[in-house]
Amino acid sequence: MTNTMYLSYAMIYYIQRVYIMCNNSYACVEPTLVDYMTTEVVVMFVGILLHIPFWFFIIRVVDIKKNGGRVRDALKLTSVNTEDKYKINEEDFNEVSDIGDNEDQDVKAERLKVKSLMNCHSVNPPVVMVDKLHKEYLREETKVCDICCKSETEVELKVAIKSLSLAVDAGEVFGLLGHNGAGKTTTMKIITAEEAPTRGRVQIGGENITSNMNSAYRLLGYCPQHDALWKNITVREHLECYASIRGVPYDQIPKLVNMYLSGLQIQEHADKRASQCSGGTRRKLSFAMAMVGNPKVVLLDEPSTGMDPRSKRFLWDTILASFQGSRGAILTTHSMEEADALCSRVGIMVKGELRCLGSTQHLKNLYGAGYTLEMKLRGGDSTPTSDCRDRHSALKEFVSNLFMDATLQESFADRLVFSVPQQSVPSLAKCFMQLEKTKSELDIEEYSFSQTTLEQVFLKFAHEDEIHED
Ligand SMILES: Nc1ncnc2c1ncn2[C@@H]1O[C@H](COP(=O)(O)OP(=O)(O)OP(=O)(O)O)[C@@H](O)[C@H]1O
Repeated sequence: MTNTMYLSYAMIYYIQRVYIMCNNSYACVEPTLVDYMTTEVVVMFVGILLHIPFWFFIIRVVDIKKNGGRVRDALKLTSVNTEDKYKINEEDFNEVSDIGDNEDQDVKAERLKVKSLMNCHSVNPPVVMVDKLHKEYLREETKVCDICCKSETEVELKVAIKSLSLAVDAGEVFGLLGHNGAGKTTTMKIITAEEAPTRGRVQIGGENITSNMNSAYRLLGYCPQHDALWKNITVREHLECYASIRGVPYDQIPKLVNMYLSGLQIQEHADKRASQCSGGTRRKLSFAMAMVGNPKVVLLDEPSTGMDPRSKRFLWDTILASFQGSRGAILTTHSMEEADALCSRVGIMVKGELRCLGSTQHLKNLYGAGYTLEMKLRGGDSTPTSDCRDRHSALKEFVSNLFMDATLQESFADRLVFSVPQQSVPSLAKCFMQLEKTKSELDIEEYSFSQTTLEQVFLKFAHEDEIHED
C-alpha cells in the first residue's frame, strides 16, 4: 500500500487477470466494467486515490522548505507558500518600492530603462531582463534562555535580493560582483527558476520565464556554482548529451566535444566517470556543458574557480569570442582581474542591493581614488638615517610640486607610496616626462604610476558596508 508505483502496476495486473480468466472460461464472453470491479482492483484504485493528497502534501512541504518557509505553513489552506503574503497583482507591482533615497544614478537609470522595456515589446529585447527582483527567506533560529532553561524558536526574515533591476544586452558579458552572501547565486537561481522570487519578473530573450517557460529556457546555458553532473556518466558522454539536446547536428558532435576537451586540457579524463574526476576537471566540464551548442544566453556562476592558469586562459578566450552579436552572458566572479578582462559592464551587489553599475572604466573614474604613485629609492636599507630622511623630503617636495593634492600613504625606508587625485593629473604624458627627468636626480631606482584598480573600487563598497554595520 505504501509504494505508489506498486499500486498502479498491481491494478493493471488484477485487471489483466480478470480478462485472462474470462478468456479461459466458456461462461464468460466479454468482461464488463462490473466484472473488472473485483475487491483487489477496488482496493488498489482507492490506494492510488489516497496517495494523491499524501504526495501533494510531501511536495508542498519540500517546496515550502526550499523557499525558506516553515513546515507548519503546509497545513494552512489559505496560504500556498511563504511567497503568498508578498504576492501582489501586476498593477500594484509597479507601485511597490523599497528603493532607498540614496540610490546610485546609474542603478536608477538602469531601473528606469528596465521599466520602459518591460512595458513595450521591443524587436531586439535584452537577452536577460530582471525587473524589481526581490527575494526573502524565512530563517528559523533556536535561542536558548540560560535563566529559564527554555529554548525558543525565532523566525527571522532575511532579504537576499532587494529590488534588483537589470538588463543585459546582446553582445554583452555582465559581471555580477559582490562579497560572500551578497545575493549573486540567488539571482542566478531565480533566473534559472531553481528558486521562486518573492516578487519581481524575469525575461530571457524577451520571453517571460513564468508564462513562456519552454521558449525561455531553450535559449539558456547555465554553469552553476556547484557542479551538477551525473555520477556514472563519463565526461565525453556529458558533453555529447548536452550537444544533442542543444540541437548540434549529429556528425558535428565529436569534433565539437573534442574541441572543448582539448581546449580545457581534459582529453585524458574524457572517458572517466564524473565521480572519478577532480574538482577542477568537474568545473571545466560544467563550463563546457553550459557553452556547448552556443545557447543565446549563458549564466556563469564562478566558472573559473579551481582551474589552472592555462585552462583559465582558454575559458577567458572562449567567453571573449562567444558573446558577440546576438549572444550575452552574466558572470559572477570573485576575481577582479577576470571581471576587468571579460565584462563589458559590471554591477557590485552589497547585501542583496545593486550599489553601482557601469563599465569597469566608468566605475574606476567615478569611485576610484585616482592614481597611485609608488617609488623605490636606490640603495636604501631599512635603517632610517639622516641621509635617508633628506632623500625622502626631496622626493615629497618633488611629488607635491608635480601633483597638487597628492598625499603620502605609506613610507618605509626606500619605498614611498602616494595617492594622487584624478584632477591633479592634467596630462599623463607630462607626468611621465617629469618622472623620467627626475629619476636619476633623486636617485629613484624604479617607480610605478597606476590607475585605481577595480579591486579598490570593490573594497570601497565592502568597507562602506562595514562602517554602516558598526
Ligand atoms: N535557502 C536559503 N535559506 C535561507 N537563506 C538563504 C538561502 N539561500 C541563500 N540564503 C541567504 O541569502 C544570502 C545570499 O546568498 P547567495 O548564495 O546568493 O550569496 P552569493 O553572493 O552567491 O555568495 P557566494 O559568493 O558565497 O556564492 C545569504 O545571506 C544566504 O545566507
